[in-house]
Amino acid sequence: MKLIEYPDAEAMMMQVADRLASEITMGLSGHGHVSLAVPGGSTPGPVFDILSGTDLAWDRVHVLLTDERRVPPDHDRSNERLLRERLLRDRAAAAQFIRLVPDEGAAMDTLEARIAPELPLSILLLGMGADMHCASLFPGAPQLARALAEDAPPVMEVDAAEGLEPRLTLTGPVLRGAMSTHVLITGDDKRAALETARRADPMEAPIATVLDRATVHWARE
Ligand SMILES: O=C1O[C@H](COP(=O)(O)O)[C@@H](O)[C@H](O)[C@H]1O
Repeated sequence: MKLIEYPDAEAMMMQVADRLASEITMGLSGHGHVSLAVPGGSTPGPVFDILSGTDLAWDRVHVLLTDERRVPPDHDRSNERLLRERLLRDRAAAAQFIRLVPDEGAAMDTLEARIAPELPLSILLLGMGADMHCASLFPGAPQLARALAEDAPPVMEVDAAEGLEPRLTLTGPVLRGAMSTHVLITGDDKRAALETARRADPMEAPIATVLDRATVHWARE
């Protein structure tokens, strides 16, 4: 794991956006398209704001979520809503968005087929909760062992922590297989959680499943 500490969150968001933009450009020089998986939640919005205005060959970038909450796409807690409002606009409106929910009435294998051409992910940006969950792989979820297993399907329906809505999430093999992995976190609580996760089993700290290959970006505020 590589840990980069920034003087403040604003500097971190700018430099992470810059790094992702460079990786997208590099990826596009060798391939027809780049697959970029990004988290939802409260942390990555400023990175999305910066990236959306960056001059890139967005029409060759395929964007997908690391996980989605089982709420309507216009719901306040929808990760897709966050993406549409903060990333898939301005210059990045030209990107192809790969939705992480099955079409109405369609089976999960249709979603797996949609995601398959995006694998391995070119670039993975993950968030992490203070409970050490990443994507929607939560400690204590009944589906966690299956979702972390080498033979897990690429996307699964899972339970989240108590009181939260069920989720759809990319699974362990997809996250571990990404060609470039970044984790974006802020605050002292998440920094302490990261230190715990470095020594923990992924069943207790799901983020641990990617840490050996990740660059973690942290700022206090
Ligand atoms: O529920 C989720 O949580 C994590 C972390 O979110 P944050 O609000 O603490 O930044 C996020 O990465 C994930 O995509 C989201 O669905």
